[in-house]
Amino acid sequence: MADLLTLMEVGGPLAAVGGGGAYLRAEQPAAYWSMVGLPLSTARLLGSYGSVMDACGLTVAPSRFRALAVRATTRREVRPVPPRRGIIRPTSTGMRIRLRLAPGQEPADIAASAERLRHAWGVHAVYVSVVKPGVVELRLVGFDVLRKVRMPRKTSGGFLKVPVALREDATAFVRDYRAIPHQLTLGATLSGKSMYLRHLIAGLAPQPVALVGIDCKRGVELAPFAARLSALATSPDQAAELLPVLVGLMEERYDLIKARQGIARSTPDEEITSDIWGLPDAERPVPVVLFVDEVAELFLVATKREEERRDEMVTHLIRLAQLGRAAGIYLEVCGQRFGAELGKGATMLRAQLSGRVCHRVNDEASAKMALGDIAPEAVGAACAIAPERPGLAVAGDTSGGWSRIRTPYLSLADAAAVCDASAHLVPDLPDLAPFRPKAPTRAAGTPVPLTKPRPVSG
Ligand SMILES: Nc1ncnc2c1ncn2[C@@H]1O[C@H](COP(=O)(O)OP(=O)(O)OP(=O)(O)O)[C@@H](O)[C@H]1O
Repeated sequence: MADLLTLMEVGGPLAAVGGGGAYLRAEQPAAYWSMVGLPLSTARLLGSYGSVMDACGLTVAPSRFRALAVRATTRREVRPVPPRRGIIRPTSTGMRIRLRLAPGQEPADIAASAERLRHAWGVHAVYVSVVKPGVVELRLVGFDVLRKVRMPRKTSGGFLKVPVALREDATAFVRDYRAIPHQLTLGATLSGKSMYLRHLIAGLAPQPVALVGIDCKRGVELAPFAARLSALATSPDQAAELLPVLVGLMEERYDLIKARQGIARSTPDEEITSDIWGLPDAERPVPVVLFVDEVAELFLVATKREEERRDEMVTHLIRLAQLGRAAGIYLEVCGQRFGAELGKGATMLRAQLSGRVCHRVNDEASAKMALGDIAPEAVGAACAIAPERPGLAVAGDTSGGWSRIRTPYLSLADAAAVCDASAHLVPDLPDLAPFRPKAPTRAAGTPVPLTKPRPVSG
């Protein structure tokens, strides 16, 4: 409990601390929650609030003044007091209610009783988050929202922020590049990695951002988005040519920052603390998001010459991951596994990718590669993902928090159409021009030819 609190941030979800784990989440579906169930549960909550709080050990002894006042004005026995309740706010998935903690209580006390509250009120899940000191919000979710994903109408998207999936507490999971610059997405084949990438690309395409792809599966994943890509490498050889150009771009940006901030050119890049966001709008270079699909392909070697090329590529990737953020270069790396067995530099690169999303994996070792070093409790949750739910994943970050997420379904044709429609937004980056892919010529309404088998989803 003490650990829980030392890590807790005011305003942040408590789930991010407890890891959406035993403290907070309750998983078994409460099937009877329905359109009728909502008012029923609201009435149940209102009618039983005091007694449920008492039964869950969430009441405290009344203040002396209150006890005296009750004795003086009524004949009632002096009862323990529950946290003061705010108004119930219905949501499309259940309801929200704020509680002012009683003296002596802490948010973790409420979080520890989430499972008991869920059963007492007959809901699918109860989540607790801290609003401000002394105030927590209970989010009651009536059904399994990850079964059929519908994103909330209001999401906190924006520049370099893509609401990419739904969390199990019915809030949007937002990929925020400025908060978490680099991310690793792991998953077995057909687990939903490409769907995740598809959402990111479709979300970033209408924004003033350069999108660059390395897809060593001969481009089958990223080629449909060619119209919006500034550069695309579809083989390790092409990637070996593209990566130094990106590193060069990053270095140019560092020079620009140094020139603007009056920092000596000899200052090592590693010591520069400012970034492109400190530059005036007119001078700020466009951010670049690099998507690497099937990263293991970059590491595989058969000959000595390939080994040298691999080492160079990995070094470039590590440099981009270490220094790219300040230059507005972000990495989105995908793969099936990403462990030390891939070779020199793999674990060093992985350590730089602080955002982690783990889809269904074939073994515990793969889940550990994704989450073991940042949120060890989440490894079990990732191993429990069923194959009939593609797109379901566990997202963690270096704060130790994690949550279950699932992307909504987005067809390849729809995502490609978004890219086609925003092709005019491809920024002018002369360094990347030689790598610009030819946009596929599609007549309006023509479906994208690349389709993948789609398993029956739960
Ligand atoms: N969130 C989702 N909802 C419904 N279906 C999904 C979802 N995510 C993925 N799928 C379906 O599951 C199948 C596999 O998804 P996807 O291609 O994204 O997996 P993958 O991990 O990239 O596989 P591979 O590594 O073999 O390319 C696809 O047919 C896709 O339509």
